[in-house]
Amino acid sequence: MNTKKPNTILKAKNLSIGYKTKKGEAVISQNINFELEKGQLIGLVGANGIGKSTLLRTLIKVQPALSGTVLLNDTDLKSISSLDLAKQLSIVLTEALTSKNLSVYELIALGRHPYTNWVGSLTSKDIEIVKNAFNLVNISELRNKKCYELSDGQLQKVMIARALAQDTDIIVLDEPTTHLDMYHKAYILKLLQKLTKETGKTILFSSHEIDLAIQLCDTMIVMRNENVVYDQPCNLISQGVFESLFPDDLISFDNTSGSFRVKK
Ligand SMILES: Nc1ncnc2c1ncn2[C@@H]1O[C@H](COP(=O)(O)OP(=O)(O)OP(=O)(O)O)[C@@H](O)[C@H]1O
Repeated sequence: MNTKKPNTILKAKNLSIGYKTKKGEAVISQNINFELEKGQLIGLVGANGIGKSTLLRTLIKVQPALSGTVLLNDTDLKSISSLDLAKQLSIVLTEALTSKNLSVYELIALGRHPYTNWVGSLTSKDIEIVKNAFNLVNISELRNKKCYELSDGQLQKVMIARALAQDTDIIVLDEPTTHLDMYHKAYILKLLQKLTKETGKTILFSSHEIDLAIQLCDTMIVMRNENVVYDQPCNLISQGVFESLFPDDLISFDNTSGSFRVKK
C-alpha cells in the first residue's frame, strides 16, 4: 500500500543523526520519521543539546545522516546537487553574518545567486522577486542601510527576505528568535506564519519558544530523549508530549493554557 501523503515536501525515513568520531559514531538521535506537508509552518523544539541543530544540519545537507533517508520533494537529498538544492531550499542561520558591509538591498539580492550568471547580474524578473521579498517582510525603509547598522530584529527580517528572494519551496531557520525581546520573538514567528499563508512556502524553524510555537505552528516536531514525535500542537498536548520535555522539578506544562509555568 502506498502511504505517501500527496502534499509531502520533506520526509525523514528511519533517520539516524550524529557525528563520526575517532571512537566510532556518536548517535545523537535515531529512528526519526516524519512527513512534512507543503505550505505549513513547522516548529522543531526540544531541550538544550537534544539535537535540533544537528537534525536541521542533516536536513539541509550540511552534514550527512549516520543512516536513513531524507527525501526533499520525493528525491533523496544525497542525489540533489548543491545548485538544485539552493533552488529548492533556503537557509536562515543565526551565526554572525560575514558580509555585514553589504547594504540590505545587496544582501537580499544575493538570494538570487542560484539563478544568476557568474557575475551575479540581475534580470528584470530577479529585480521583481527581490522587490516582492522586501514587500512581504515590510522592510522597504531598510533598503539602503548597511547590514552592520541593523538591530538583531531588523537583521532577522532581512535574512528572511533574503531567503524569500531565493524563492525556494522550503525555508529552514535555526533559532530565528535568539537575541530578540518578547515582542520581536512573537513578531518574527507571526511573520513566518503569515508568509506560509501568503506564499504557500513551507517554513521549518527550530526554537526554544515552545509556547509561541504551540500557538502559531501547523505542525511541531518534538525531540525527546526517548523519541522524536510530530503532530499538530493540539494533538501533542493531548498526548502529554510537552509534560515529558523537561525534568519536572522546576517547570510544569499547563494543558489548559498550552504553556509552561514555573513551580512556586
Ligand atoms: N561538531 C560536533 N561534533 C560532535 N558532537 C557535536 C558537534 N556539534 C554538536 N555536538 C553534540 O550534539 C548534541 C546535540 O547538539 P545540538 O547543537 O544539535 O543540540 P540543540 O538541540 O540544537 O541544542 P541547543 O538548544 O542548546 O542549541 C550535543 O550533545 C552536542 O554536544
